[in-house]
Amino acid sequence: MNQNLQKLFNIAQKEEKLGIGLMSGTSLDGLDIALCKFSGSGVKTEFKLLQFITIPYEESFKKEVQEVFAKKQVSLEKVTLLNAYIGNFHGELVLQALKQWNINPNDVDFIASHGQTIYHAPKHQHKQTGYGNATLQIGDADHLAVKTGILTISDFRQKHIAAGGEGAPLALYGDVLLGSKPGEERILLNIGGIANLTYLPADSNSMEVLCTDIGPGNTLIDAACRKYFDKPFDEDSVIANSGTVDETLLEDMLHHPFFNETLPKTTGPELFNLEFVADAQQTSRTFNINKADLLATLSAFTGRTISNFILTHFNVPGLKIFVSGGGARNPYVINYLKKALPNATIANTSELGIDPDAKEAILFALLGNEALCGEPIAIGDNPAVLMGKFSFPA
Ligand SMILES: Nc1ncnc2c1ncn2[C@@H]1O[C@H](COP(=O)(O)OP(=O)(O)OP(=O)(O)O)[C@@H](O)[C@H]1O
Ligand SMILES: CC(=O)N[C@H]1[C@@H]2OC[C@@H](O2)[C@@H](O)[C@@H]1O[C@H](C)C(=O)O
Repeated sequence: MNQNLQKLFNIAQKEEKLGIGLMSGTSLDGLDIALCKFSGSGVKTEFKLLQFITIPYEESFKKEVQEVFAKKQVSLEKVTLLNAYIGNFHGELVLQALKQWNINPNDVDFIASHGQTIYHAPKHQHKQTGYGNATLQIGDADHLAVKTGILTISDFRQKHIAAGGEGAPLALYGDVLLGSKPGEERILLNIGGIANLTYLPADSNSMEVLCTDIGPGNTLIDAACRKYFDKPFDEDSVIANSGTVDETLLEDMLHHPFFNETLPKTTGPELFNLEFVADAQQTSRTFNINKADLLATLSAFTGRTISNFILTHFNVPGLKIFVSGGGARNPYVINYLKKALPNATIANTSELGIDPDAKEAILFALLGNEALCGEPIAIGDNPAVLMGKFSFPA
């Protein structure tokens, strides 16, 4: 037998596996690296987060990626170069983290790498006749595998699309396995660049589970901060709290047809970007509002779209909301949610034993474990598939 397949077979059969999950999100803040220990799979998964780190990206790297990020037209040469570069670079960052944790790469069974999304194109967004849902993550996994010497699983979103989904949110599969509790109405809310949630009903009826993107999380706040304040984000909401919400602009943004799309649905900065804001300012004639008011309005927009969504779909007694992602540290948004959803309890996912910053990287480690030894899981109408492609070091 091909030695790679033999090795894969051996890893898949191990009772305990050491896996690394990698996530580089739409905020482009850095690479999240989660080292996890797994045994079992599916509903019998037992997992422990052993180490977690976010290695921040240098500004120069962010600028390179931004050149090809969420734009309709970019240099194809740049995309090609970055695909190889990011694979290799993420491999270097993994080695750096392992060294810091005193872990020998030979002891790690697999890496599960999300890659860097550079374009997300669900049908409802691109609307091109003859084309379906599509998404593109770069950071070639063969480069990661060769650099680290570790079996690497990647490109998780394609199978989801091939089986009828939009390629996201994949959080569904992790949230159901790690976050459900019979008898409790739960929402796991992730506020990253884009906000998404998974509703986990008290009766564990999988037909009622819903996982969908909601709209912008931090993406508009970050973009406005970069453009008008030369800062990567509005730390502790200092700017938003110094401004006043412009209700006219807010109402205009809330009328975007995305908010009426059928569920589940996904989106990205391809739609929610500063052009979207400029268009809304044009139609609502609010072009001249000051920049702190703009930040307050964009922060309220995130709060309002999330709270409206929850009130419309899950106005159930005893609802517990567990927040993760960088937005969990945005006081403006969190306070907005607390005021708008007085009947729900809002905590962060650390109360479930899940580090809010590590949650998405853990998700990919978990999907990697499933790819190795799981069975497709049927949750409602969502694609029941095992996701990920295998890359061998040699
Ligand atoms: N102290 C803070 N105050 C306000 N905002 C914060 C704070 N800390 C983090 N954030 C927000 O969190 C963002 C990073 O979030 P996160 O790491 O979840 O993004 P991501 O992984 O790229 O997202 P996605 O889930 O869309 O892929 C920052 O860009 C910022 O907007
Ligand atoms: C295409 C893509 O990269 N989508 C991300 C993004 O970040 C948040 C939201 O938009 C979510 O749909 C998704 O990531 C998470 C990990 C998911 O698939 O669940």
